[in-house]
Formats: sequence, structure tokens, C-alpha cells
Amino acid sequence: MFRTALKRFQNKWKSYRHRFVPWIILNLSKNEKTLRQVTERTKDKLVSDEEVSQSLLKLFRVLLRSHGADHGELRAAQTHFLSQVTSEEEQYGRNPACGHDAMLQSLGFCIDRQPSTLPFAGTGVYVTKGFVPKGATVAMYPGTVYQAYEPILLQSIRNPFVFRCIDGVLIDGNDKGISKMVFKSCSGRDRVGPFMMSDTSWLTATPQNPLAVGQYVNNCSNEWPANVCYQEYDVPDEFPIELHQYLPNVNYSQDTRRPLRCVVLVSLRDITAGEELFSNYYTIVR
Ligand SMILES: C[S@@+](CC[C@H](N)C(=O)[O-])C[C@H]1O[C@@H](n2cnc3c(N)ncnc32)[C@H](O)[C@@H]1O
Repeated sequence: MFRTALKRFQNKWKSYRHRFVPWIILNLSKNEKTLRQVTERTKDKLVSDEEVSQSLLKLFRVLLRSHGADHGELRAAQTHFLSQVTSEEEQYGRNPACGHDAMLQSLGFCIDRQPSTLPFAGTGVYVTKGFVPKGATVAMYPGTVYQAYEPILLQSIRNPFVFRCIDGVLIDGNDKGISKMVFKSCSGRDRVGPFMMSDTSWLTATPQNPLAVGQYVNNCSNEWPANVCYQEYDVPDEFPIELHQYLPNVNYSQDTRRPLRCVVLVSLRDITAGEELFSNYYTIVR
């Protein structure tokens, strides 16, 4: 009897692919209605990697333009790259005042952190301006990337920000304490000449890449169904080196021999200004 119950629990546990571990232990049985189900691992993607790349490149190019004016040492390296921008980007103007302007101009919406609509849910993420069409890249999940075999025990204690990817890769999106120290240290280590390979400003109240607040998106409920979902995105080799400085992820280990793992949040439907973003912390792969 006990063995059967244990076996059933083990099978159920194994099928949960995205999980914030402490949260799921407490809430596994509470809102089964909101579970997201996919039939195969490869079918978990709502939009293609190419579409995600295009959205990120569009935003990052506008950010580079605005920040280029502030970073003299990078200007020479960027000049070549900037000469390649398309006429579409020209219309965004030479110097957007901040990341939010860049986001509105390039993607057509802004997101920001504010107190959640849900009682006792702390901070959430809202669309504050513009309009998000279905299938848009709405946010990024920042943090240190641990391969499935790498140790994360100390950093994961009482940490609700550890996100588990479909393949067991973990992303620690906590912007405080030891998690913050680890991210900064790994980011400083990976610098290539004048180029930063990742962005540490998501650890502050004002991230340069305004998409990098996805770790604050709350779980959906029966009253508030999910309007975004998580999607793994491996940064392709051809991603311009000048634009890595806006990626809010870094590998824990310098020896990782695979593309940098990022996770983006993609809209499941059209979302209008004033709406809070809700994801589904659980995905079942059948
Ligand atoms: C990844 S964090 C999300 C950011 C969090 N709201 C904060 O302010 O730090 C996950 C934590 O948010 C809270 N949370 C997320 N969704 C919730 C919900 N639907 N109801 C209540 N609390 C929620 C839980 O405390 C959970 O452990």
C-alpha cells in the first residue's frame, strides 16, 4: 500500500519539468487545473529560437545605441557593428533615454516590477505600456546557469528562485546573498577583452536589459490563468559578441562545453497594459 503510493508520487514528481522546488513541494496538489501539458520535450516551444533571437537582437541593438554614448572604451568596437543596423532601427532614434524607452520602441511594450495583484505573493511583473501580441518574447529569466551535474546545494537553501529547465539545467535567479555574489564573480571571470559576456545590472533595481525581470513573474491560479510560459533558449554561436553584454545569464562553470542557456517567457495570448504576467510553475511532459 505504502509502496504503491510512493511509486505513484515518484512517477508524478518525475513528470514535472519546470519547477521552483520549495514552492512545488507546498503547492503540488493546490491548483492542478492550471497545469501546462506538452506531449514531447521538443514541443514545449511556443515560438522558434529564430523568433526569440530576432526579438532579443532588435532590443539589444537599440540598447547598444543608447549605451554606446556612455561607454567610450567600447565605441570603436561597436562602430563597425552599428554601421550594420537596418533602416527599421534608424527610426527608433539615436539615443533612447533608458531601457524602457528602448523596449517600447523596439518591441512595442514595457514591463516592470510592481506589487502583485495576488495577496501574499510579493512582487510581480506587469505590462506597463503598449501591447504584447501572442507569441512575443516578454521577459527573460536571469541568473547563474548550473548544469544538471553541478553542485548548487548552498545557493539553493531557502531560495525560491531556482528554476529547473526541461533537461535538468538549473538557473538561480536570486538577486540577493550568495546567489548574487556567485553571479557577479562568474560574470567578471568571463569578460573577453573590452566585452562583457553578461549583464550584472539585473541584480539592481534598474536592469539595463529591461526584459531581465522574469524571475519575479508569479504562478497562475484558477482566477488568474497563465498568460506567459517559459521556453529554453540556447544562445547561438552567431549571436554578436557586442550584444552578449545584455544577456542576464552566465555559466557557473567556465568549462561548460555547450551554448549558454537562457530562458525566456513567451506570451500565450495578447496582453494589454495594466495586466500582470502569470506563468505556470509546472509543466508536465507526457
Ligand atoms: C520565483 S519567486 C516569484 C517572485 C516573488 N513574488 C517575490 O516577490 O520574490 C516565487 C515565489 O513567489 C511567491 N508566489 C508565486 N506565485 C504565487 C501565487 N500564485 N500565490 C502566492 N505566492 C506566490 C511564492 O512565495 C514563491 O515561492
